[in-house]
Amino acid sequence: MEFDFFLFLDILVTAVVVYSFFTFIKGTRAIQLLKGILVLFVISLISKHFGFQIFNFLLERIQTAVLIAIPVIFQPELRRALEQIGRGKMLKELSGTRKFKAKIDELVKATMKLSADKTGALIVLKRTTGLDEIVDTGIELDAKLSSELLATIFFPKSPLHDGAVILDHGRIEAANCLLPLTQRNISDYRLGTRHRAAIGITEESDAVAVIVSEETGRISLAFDGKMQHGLDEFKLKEELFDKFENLEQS
Ligand SMILES: Nc1ncnc2c1ncn2[C@@H]1O[C@H](COP(=O)(O)OP(=O)(O)OP(=O)(O)O)[C@@H](O)[C@H]1O
Repeated sequence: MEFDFFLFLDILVTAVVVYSFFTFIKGTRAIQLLKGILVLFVISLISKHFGFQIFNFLLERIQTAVLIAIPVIFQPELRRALEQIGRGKMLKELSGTRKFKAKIDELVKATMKLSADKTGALIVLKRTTGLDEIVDTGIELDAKLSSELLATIFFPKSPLHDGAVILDHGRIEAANCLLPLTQRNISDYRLGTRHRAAIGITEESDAVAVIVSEETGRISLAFDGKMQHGLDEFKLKEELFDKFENLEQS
């Protein structure tokens, strides 16, 4: 079979446009609408299959009404999208998403390594609440996030391994930081100060804390004063995406 360059280009362009479209509408109101349209479409297929004439008539009228309503309801979003296409911002958003994914991958890679080696670690990821007071308790680094650097910091013989590392949007702001311990009565008596400090900081801020237990290598994640234990690579990535995706792209 002959290689059709234009067909290849056609598929590539379509894939990029569809991907950009979904990246753009992810986390917006439009995604709910898209789900609604999909449900309507499936119902309409079923209805046509069984030949429900009156119901089909009703569905067709609803579809027409939805088509007219979309530009009215989503006028602000459509305007924003067109403006962004004009400024080439959609492409920028795409590269922003790629960078953000790379940062999460780097952190997860480091966490998995620390967990396999049973190296205790406490990593705080800043969201919107400022953590300057916490950073002041430690050693300021302001370094690019890399799994190797994180592993070096938490290496037991490293002078920086005690305390928490603070991450600020892909930069290692500081290490050796002291966090506030939770004042709550934690029912699980096995949770020591590392885990209590992680709960403490997430009670006082909207940060996320990732903990690797020195004793068991177990990975935990604290957010909003609550803790999830025993996360694997997939779950950890999923949770971090969930907590940062919209923040990073706004
Ligand atoms: N307030 C704090 N802020 C930051 N880090 C802390 C704080 N308190 C303790 N840590 C860290 O936790 C370590 C002690 O962990 P500890 O064994 O008490 O906790 P743990 O929750 O049982 O964790 P692990 O399962 O790793 O043993 C300390 O060496 C220090 O690095």
